[in-house]
Amino acid sequence: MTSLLDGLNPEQLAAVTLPGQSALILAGAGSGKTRVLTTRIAWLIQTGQVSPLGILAVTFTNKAAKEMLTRLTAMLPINTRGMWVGTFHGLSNRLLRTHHREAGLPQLFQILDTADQLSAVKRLLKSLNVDTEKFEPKKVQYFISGNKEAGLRPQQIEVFDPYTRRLVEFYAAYDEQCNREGVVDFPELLLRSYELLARNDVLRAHYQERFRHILVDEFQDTNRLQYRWLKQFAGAQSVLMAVGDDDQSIYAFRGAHTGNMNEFQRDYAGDNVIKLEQNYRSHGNILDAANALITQNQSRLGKNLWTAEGSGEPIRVFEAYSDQEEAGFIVEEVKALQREGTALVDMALLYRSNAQSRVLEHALFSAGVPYRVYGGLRFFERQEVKHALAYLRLLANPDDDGAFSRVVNFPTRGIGARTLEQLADAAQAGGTSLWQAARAKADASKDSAKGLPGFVALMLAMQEGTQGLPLPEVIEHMLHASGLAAHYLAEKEGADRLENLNELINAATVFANDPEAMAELDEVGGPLASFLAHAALEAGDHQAGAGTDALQLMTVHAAKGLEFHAVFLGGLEEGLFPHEQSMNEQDGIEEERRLMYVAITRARRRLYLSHAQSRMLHGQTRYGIVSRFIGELPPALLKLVNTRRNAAAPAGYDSYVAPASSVRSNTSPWRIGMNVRHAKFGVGVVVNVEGQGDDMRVQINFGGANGMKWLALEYAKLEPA
Ligand SMILES: Nc1ncnc2c1ncn2[C@@H]1O[C@H](COP(=O)(O)OP(=O)(O)OP(=O)(O)O)[C@@H](O)[C@H]1O
Ligand SMILES: [Mg+2]
Repeated sequence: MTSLLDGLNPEQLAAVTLPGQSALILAGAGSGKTRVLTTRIAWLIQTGQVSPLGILAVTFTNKAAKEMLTRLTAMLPINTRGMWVGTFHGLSNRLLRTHHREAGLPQLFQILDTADQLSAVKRLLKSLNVDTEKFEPKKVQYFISGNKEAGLRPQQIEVFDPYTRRLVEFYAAYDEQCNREGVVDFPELLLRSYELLARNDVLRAHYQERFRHILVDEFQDTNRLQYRWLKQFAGAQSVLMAVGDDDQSIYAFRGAHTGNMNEFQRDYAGDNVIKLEQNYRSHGNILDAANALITQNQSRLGKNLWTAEGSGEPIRVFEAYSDQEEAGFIVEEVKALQREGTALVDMALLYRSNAQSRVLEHALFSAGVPYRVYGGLRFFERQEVKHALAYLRLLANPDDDGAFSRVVNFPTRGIGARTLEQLADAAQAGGTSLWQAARAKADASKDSAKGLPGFVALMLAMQEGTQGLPLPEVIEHMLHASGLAAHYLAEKEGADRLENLNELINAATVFANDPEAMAELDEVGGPLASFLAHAALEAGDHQAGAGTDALQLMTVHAAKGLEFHAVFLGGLEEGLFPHEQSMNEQDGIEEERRLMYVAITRARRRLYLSHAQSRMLHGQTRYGIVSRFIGELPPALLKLVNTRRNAAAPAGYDSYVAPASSVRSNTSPWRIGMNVRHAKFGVGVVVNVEGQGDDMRVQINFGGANGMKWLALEYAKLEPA
């Protein structure tokens, strides 16, 4: 039997087997930090130093947490059921469910994602008759979340001016509203669980006794509240291991605080600082480029990486006329690599901003290359899915006013704005939820089939009809009873949305069959509640077609911790990367440079950097100059690969990409894969063409809220975009 410790280098081995002491592992990208962390957990368990339940391991994304559990079970035949391995938010959720009473929450509290939170703020401001020109809902939301992330409640905020005083009042009223409705937003998950432990000596002692080993990955990106949260779990006997790389700190803009590393050293690690310097991920040229880049930063703890691998291939640089030519180049290279035997999942397209993915997606779609976007419009954020989730939330907790407002008149049941205003007034006067106010009204009403009484009757029947059903059947029942299914069936463009609703049933089926997810159920309070929590916390990895070989598309932020055989990094232009919002300050530029360092170090064997002279972004053509970051790389490591450019051809998509065979030949100027602009819906991609002549219809994916639409060409005014 091979040992867990086989193949570790001496420093890694020391870190994995460090006896009973806290330590900080400070090391560059690809040096095996995550591997050390996971191996240490397995080793501690295997050698009987701790039971699986005595481990608390925190990582940054759901993807990373899942990966950690998978690697653990591959190393050790253990049951990970009940193990505390997860994200800060996921573990907070678990803590609050288990101790909901002590935390002052209903057991079935619902989680508001960022969009839900914004609607809750809007609803609040409306009920307070606030002028939203003066107090923009987004800014109020930002104020509330920012303070929560700093660990501050309204009464703890220092107020120097009347404007801030108002904001603090809104924050307090918002908290009241959330408590009344039994809902919790993202930052509240953390703050509430931190406060729970800080205040409750018995609970804190219980967890401190339980968690003998606490391990944190990507420690450089924790904020102050997260660090304080961690400290609540650490008792006198707990051993902590934090793993991080100051050069990869990329969340300062969201309050991440690299000072935590110094504090951790002071609080726990002392002189136990382990450095790992051998990189096992990348070939030499890629690593040299990363090292050369990051040394341009002033503020860093300083370290270098080396590799035993050869230098490998040069870094390929492509200069494009336009973003479309850039996309065409990338698609051709992806296809060539695929022909040579590299799987698509082992290639990634990275970009600085989400908005850049549209052109890439368009080119990939046209060329028939399957791809997956991580962290784009999340499945659970789609309009129809949110409607369905709101019905489910109401089933779980009828006092959830946010969910109530979303679906009381969707599909339309002839409930007017005036009725809803009266209802809100009644609820406010009586200090009750909207649902309770609606029930009172319905009881007093004679005609119970229509309007508000009809909705109340519908929900009561739904509560009864779903009792005792397995989760997927609850959803199916709800989709029909609520009228959502019929609504989208009747809509001309509803097919896509219906498909997503069916996908929701699939997601629930997968969830209900996932032993790990279900393992939390005992603590969490039933399948529906935990599925809803999952929906709110899921980082968007859920997309139809998961499991097939597909190219990976994501922002550089989302690529943290991952690695790929080949990486394409596009849009290397000043203003885009480094991002224009960061260009005026030294700190901003240094954070962008760390982000660039993260991007480069994702590549194992092959790295492509590209930039375009012109680019369509947010509806405008921008003319960009090449990013300073390319200039900061040693020229000897780079190779310009513009050999296939046809200088005579006009710049643009058609000049570069070979016509895709999937394009149907018809007389229409609109072809599948084409970019078009519609006066109302904006820019989209043609995905289907039907009919002839005047009857011709095209289906267009406008993305975002507009989604898929069928448009009749006779009426729709379309132009090429
Ligand atoms: N001792 C080793 N022998 C062989 N391969 C190793 C060794 N240590 C790590 N690796 C491999 O090197 C790669 C990088 O490791 P890992 O992802 O743990 O690095 P990391 O320091 O966490 O990187 P990042 O900073 O990007 O998160 C992985 O493929 C890992 O399996
Ligand atoms: Mg890592």
